[in-house]
Amino acid sequence: MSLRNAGLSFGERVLWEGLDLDIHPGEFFAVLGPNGSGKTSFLKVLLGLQDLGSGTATINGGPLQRGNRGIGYIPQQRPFAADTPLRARDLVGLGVDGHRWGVRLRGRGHRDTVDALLAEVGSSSYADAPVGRLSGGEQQRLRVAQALAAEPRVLLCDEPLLSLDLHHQQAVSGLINRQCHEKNSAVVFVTHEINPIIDYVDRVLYLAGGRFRVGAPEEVMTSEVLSELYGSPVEVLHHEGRIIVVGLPGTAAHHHHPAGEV
Ligand SMILES: Nc1ncnc2c1ncn2[C@@H]1O[C@H](COP(=O)(O)OP(=O)(O)OP(=O)(O)O)[C@@H](O)[C@H]1O
Repeated sequence: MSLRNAGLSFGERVLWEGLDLDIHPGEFFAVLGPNGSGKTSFLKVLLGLQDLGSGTATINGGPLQRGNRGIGYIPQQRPFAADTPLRARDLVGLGVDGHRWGVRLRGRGHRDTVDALLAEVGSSSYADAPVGRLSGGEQQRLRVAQALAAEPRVLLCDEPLLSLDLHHQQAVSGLINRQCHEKNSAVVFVTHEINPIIDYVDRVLYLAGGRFRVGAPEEVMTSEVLSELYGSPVEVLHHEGRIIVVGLPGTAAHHHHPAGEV
């Protein structure tokens, strides 16, 4: 995926401008930033759901289009309605064969694939439960399994670890990492918290206050870079492989810097 001189604004509000970026197969690309900095909007551009204000976005040299089967998406969590007429295994099954039209041949192979995916995300025990009755974290694990089912070449994840306990955060981030580094998919992973994925991330896009910075985590997650992005002193501490950011302003929405890369 490539962005060239990409910009996105809503009214007076500049989310980013002048973004040049190539995201490659097998790359784990994290998108960080405070509420409202434009992380979800960035994913929507890659999904073909949001037009850029300026510049271009392409995939394999062609335009980004909605409904591209090569792109998997784990949306920001929204609970299913209590009466959703799907069982857990049906939801995952849609990821396996949802793209095929006509008569669906759902034999043993289909069931085995779904069972394996359910096991990978720790959902076997509620495979036959109606999705609307499951907890937020249980539903989220099913969305992850559904997205992985299609073995997407590009996997876009919008805070997929939200509402998961530590054990399932590790399991799910490990699965997404495998899709990336073993199966050579490009992963774009929106998150507020880099630590659960710190061992996997190749590059970071940090958005804040209309500015951005792209680079390896050790280049971007520094006191100097974050202080410059936020326009106020921010301290980045390293402790036992974790990154602790101290002094973040409540929200970047109040900052009005000229847009662009710092
Ligand atoms: N279609 C739209 N029209 C107008 N404003 C929009 C539109 N989509 C997003 N915005 C605004 O753009 C800003 C960025 O939104 P976005 O959802 O991309 O932020 P985010 O970084 O994902 O935030 P969060 O961390 O809270 O999920 C917000 O202020 C939002 O209100």
